[in-house]
Amino acid sequence: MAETAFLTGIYAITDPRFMADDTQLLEKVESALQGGLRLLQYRDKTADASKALRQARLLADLCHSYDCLLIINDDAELARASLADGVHLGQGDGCLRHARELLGTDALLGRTCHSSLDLAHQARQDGADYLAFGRCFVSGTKPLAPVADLGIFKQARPLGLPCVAIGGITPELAGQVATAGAHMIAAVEGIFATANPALAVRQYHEACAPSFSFNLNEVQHDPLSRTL
Ligand SMILES: Cc1ncc(COP(=O)(O)OP(=O)(O)O)c(N)n1
Ligand SMILES: Cc1nc(C(=O)O)sc1CCOP(=O)(O)O
Ligand SMILES: [Mg+2]
Repeated sequence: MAETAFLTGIYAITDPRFMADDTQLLEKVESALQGGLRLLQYRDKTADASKALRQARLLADLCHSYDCLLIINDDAELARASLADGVHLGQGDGCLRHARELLGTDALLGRTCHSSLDLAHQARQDGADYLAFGRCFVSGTKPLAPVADLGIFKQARPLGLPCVAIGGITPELAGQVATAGAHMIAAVEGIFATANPALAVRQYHEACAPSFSFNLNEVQHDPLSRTL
């Protein structure tokens, strides 16, 4: 299913503030897909169960028609029910091992590690496929998230897992984050608060592509080799 051999690139995250209904959600996401997006997270902290299941299933169909992986935020059961490719779990969102049991060996499991190498080691031990560090900058989406220094990406290299950077990363700031060693750049506002998500995704790619190629050499664990 995946085009790339490694988990790398731009990681867009949905937000109901910028897509008020199913039509807008699909339009905005499809634009990002047309810009080359290959990793999307469905994140809606306000959705009830029926809206979340409906929208996650719509996104799974759309993403898979573009060879894009879909990750569900917070909820492994929803990931399974919607035929998504994996789940992102924060420190308070439950156990990675349970998610693995539920979703199987091919699922992609992501873990928030804030700026902690201890959390990162634990996440790897518990079976995470990627580690997320943030917030890197001021974030309108999650202003109170703990701050992470960009130095964390070099420090996390010996773990050999793909690392995601998140929090306030605009296309203008993305280059320095990729240079610092992140394998993926996650963004909400930088992509979906814009009128043209396709253009935004291209701008992120342009800013990051050279560093992404370089950073890939450091990754020892290749979660996508299971699905290639
Ligand atoms: C790629 C990525 N990284 C971090 C997060 C944050 O997860 P969490 O700490 O569980 O916070 P919420 O997103 O649930 O508010 C994420 N969702 N995605
Ligand atoms: C969901 C989330 N988690 C963060 C963390 O640091 O763990 S920052 C964040 C918000 C990301 O949105 P934006 O790109 O608009 O800042
Ligand atoms: Mg969470």
